Amino acid sequence: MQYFPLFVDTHSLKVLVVGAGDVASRKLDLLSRTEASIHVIAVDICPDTLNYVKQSRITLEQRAVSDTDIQGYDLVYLCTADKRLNERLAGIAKEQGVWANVVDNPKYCRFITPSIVDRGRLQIAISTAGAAPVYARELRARLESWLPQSITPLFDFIAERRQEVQQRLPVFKHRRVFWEQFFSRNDSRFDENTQSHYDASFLMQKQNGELLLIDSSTAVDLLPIGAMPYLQKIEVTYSRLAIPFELNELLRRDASFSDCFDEATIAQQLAEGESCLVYGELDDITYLAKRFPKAKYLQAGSF
Ligand SMILES: C[C@@]1(CC(=O)O)c2cc3[nH]c(cc4nc(cc5[nH]c(cc(n2)[C@H]1CCC(=O)O)[C@@](C)(CC(=O)O)[C@@H]5CCC(=O)O)C(CC(=O)O)=C4CCC(=O)O)c(CCC(=O)O)c3CC(=O)O
Ligand SMILES: NC(=O)C1=CN([C@@H]2O[C@H](COP(=O)(O)OP(=O)(O)OC[C@H]3O[C@@H](n4cnc5c(N)ncnc54)[C@H](O)[C@@H]3O)[C@@H](O)[C@H]2O)C=CC1
Repeated sequence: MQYFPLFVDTHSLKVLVVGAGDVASRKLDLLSRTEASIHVIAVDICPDTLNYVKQSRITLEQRAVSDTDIQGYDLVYLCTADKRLNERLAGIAKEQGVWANVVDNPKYCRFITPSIVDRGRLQIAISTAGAAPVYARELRARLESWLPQSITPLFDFIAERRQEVQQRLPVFKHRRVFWEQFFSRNDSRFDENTQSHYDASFLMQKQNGELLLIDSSTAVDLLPIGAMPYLQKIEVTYSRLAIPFELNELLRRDASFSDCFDEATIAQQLAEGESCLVYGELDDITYLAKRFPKAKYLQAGSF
């Protein structure tokens, strides 16, 4: 990977564009959407560039460029059609530690311009490492038609709620499940259902952590049939007693087992969305049923 993609914060970024022909104007189309301050130096100015001047989005000096113009910028786009001039200015930029993009020669580019799908917060940058910009453009066209425009407000909606999700779901794993839920319901649309998909994803979350209780006086073969799917979801079994063979057969093979636990361990596991089973003496299980009122206490015939 010769070219590594990264996303630069354009806040207080200083950019110089040398040249104001068609190619410079294409770079300006993208740059003008950022927060960067942009200065252009060129002899001939194409109408698109003049529009940006009229909108006060860029500053412009209509003159020939000089070697001393390069200093003080973070990025420089060299967009003249004069190969030797571009090359010379690229050399100066390099000496001064300014990152240069040379539109007619990738060898002198410190960075290259990708083809960009712009959906606000969602940015997709495509590069062929200079091999085939036309392919990058065509791939962009495909993505443009595939991704709805409403992705832009969708990601604003999400960004506004990110903190709320962090507060309501302090456990990392829960947030991941929440967002998986949200995107599987909502997909990439933003419409009148988005808010309810968001709300519903919290409810799904709450169903995740579950506690089943079975006391040792219960005959496993008398457990109601409706209990079986719950037993199959168990991820951790806690017991200080040996688990009866019949009960063990009803549990998932990949469920883990521990004989070392306390109330806090169980509470923590539930908070992390795990499904747990505690098998124990009648007194202990009765106590846990009171302590965890949402637990399902499986007993013969009742469910
Ligand atoms: C290295 C790079 C440097 C840079 O510009 O940063 C570069 C270099 C060169 N481009 C050339 C030609 C063309 N470039 C385009 C189009 C785009 N070029 C862009 C980027 C890049 N071009 C960088 C690599 C990106 C990558 O990794 O793929 C895009 C993606 C972004 C943008 O410019 O905004 C934009 C599509 C935007 C979009 O629509 O999405 C077209 C098609 C058209 O104009 O429609 C043609 C004509 C067809 C052809 O020749 O291929 C030439 C030969 C010039 C000559 O022969 O005189 C050179 C110099 C060379 O290769 O030596
Ligand atoms: N990287 C890319 O995506 C592409 C690059 N190119 C290359 O880009 C280059 C520019 O193409 P166009 O914009 O069509 O050229 P153009 O001729 O329309 O524009 C060149 C600009 O540079 C300015 N300029 C020239 N000498 C100058 C000087 N000494 N001081 C200040 N300004 C000066 C001109 O006034 C003009 O504004 C060409 O060499 C072309 O091969 C072409 C297509 C795509």
